[in-house]
Amino acid sequence: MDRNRAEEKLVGIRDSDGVPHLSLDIGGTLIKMVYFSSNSSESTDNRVNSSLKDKMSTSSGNLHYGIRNGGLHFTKFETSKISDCIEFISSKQLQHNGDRYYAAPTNDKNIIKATGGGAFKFADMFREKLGVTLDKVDEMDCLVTGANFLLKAVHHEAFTYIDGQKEFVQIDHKDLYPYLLVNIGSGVSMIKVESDTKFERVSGTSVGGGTFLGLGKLLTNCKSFDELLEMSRQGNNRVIDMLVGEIYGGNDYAKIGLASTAIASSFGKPISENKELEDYKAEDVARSLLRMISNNIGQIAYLNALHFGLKRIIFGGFFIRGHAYTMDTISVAVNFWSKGEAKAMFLRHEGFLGALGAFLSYEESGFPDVAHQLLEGFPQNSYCTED
Ligand SMILES: Nc1ncnc2c1ncn2[C@@H]1O[C@H](COP(=O)(O)OP(=O)(O)OP(=O)(O)O)[C@@H](O)[C@H]1O
Ligand SMILES: CC(C)(CO)[C@@H](O)C(=O)NCCC(=O)O
Repeated sequence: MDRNRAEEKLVGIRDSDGVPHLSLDIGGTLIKMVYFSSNSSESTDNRVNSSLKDKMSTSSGNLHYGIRNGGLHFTKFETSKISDCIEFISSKQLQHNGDRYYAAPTNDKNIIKATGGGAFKFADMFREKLGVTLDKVDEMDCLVTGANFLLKAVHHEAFTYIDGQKEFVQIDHKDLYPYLLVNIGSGVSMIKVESDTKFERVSGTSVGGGTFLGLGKLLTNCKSFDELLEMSRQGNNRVIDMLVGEIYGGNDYAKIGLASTAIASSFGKPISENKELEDYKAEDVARSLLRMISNNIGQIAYLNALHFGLKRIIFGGFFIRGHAYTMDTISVAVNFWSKGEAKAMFLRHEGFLGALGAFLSYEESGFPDVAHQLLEGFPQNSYCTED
């Protein structure tokens, strides 16, 4: 929307605590939602939503911050269950974003900022079912805006994960750029971020979170991401992967820097074992799969960082899910390939970069002070509950 037009419409603001309610990032696997709720809407919602709450992606990763006037929520749904998401928005009346702001009774009223491929794919569905227009915001713009906002404004957002230890890193604003943002969603995007406004998607790979979940479902018959992740936690990848020592008679290949315990070939062991899939434990298969994909992403990320001279690699996307083994594998891969030169960092709001970026883009449409209002809802000013 043209800025002047938006400003004209701001004449219609009715109160001062108004904030846009909702933004969406509709990805290939998950819909991420950031929304504000007021105390009054919370009390009505509690009645409406007990069954809907069950339909929200009930796995962990949803965050709710309580603030004085209500709350800031980070919620996700499976994209394949988009009708649950629409029902949820409707039950909370979140679609009336514009009502408090726009004087003119035009079609522009009910506009929701949305990013991700689903902002295109499901635009008609949102219009038909909720009477709203999805105002499409570019996915890469949103990822970068969301990451920059979190890294600059939110205390204890970024952390390293080394040898099982999580260590928060407060990055100096003046020293934030450049960095490589690696967003691991269904697929993986790698973005060189050089300033608040300058960035370029320099690489990507189709071997990402969707590959983990898709192959995992086929190989282990798991029913959900959480189940697959839990299996991987219990498994042992050495049962499936071929190790250097197994090729080198128990020895390291020290000359090229490979320990006997290093993986020589992911999923290489079944080649010589004359066994069926059923003969392997699903947990071990899940572990090898997670390790293969995390390692591969860590390596490609490092190679890009090297190519562009970037020391800092920041990982986002819902594939990570704060899972210790995933972060450990990625950290080890980056550390191993860079010989300790580059560092992998992770984000507490890993999966919500795009949705946050879309939320912040309300400011460009004339909503005042969105970043400030959003910050009010973040941890330093609030209490947090996690599903
Ligand atoms: N509850 C869950 N259900 C399904 N996948 C999950 C869940 N939690 C984490 N994941 C993992 O996160 C991935 C999706 O991450 P994310 O939401 O960041 O990407 P997306 O936006 O759906 O994909 P893309 O950006 O490629 O369109 C899945 O492919 C899966 O590996
Ligand atoms: C297509 C997107 C950007 C959709 O989010 C993502 O899934 C992705 O970056 N996939 C990897 C595509 C590639 O670079 O090979």
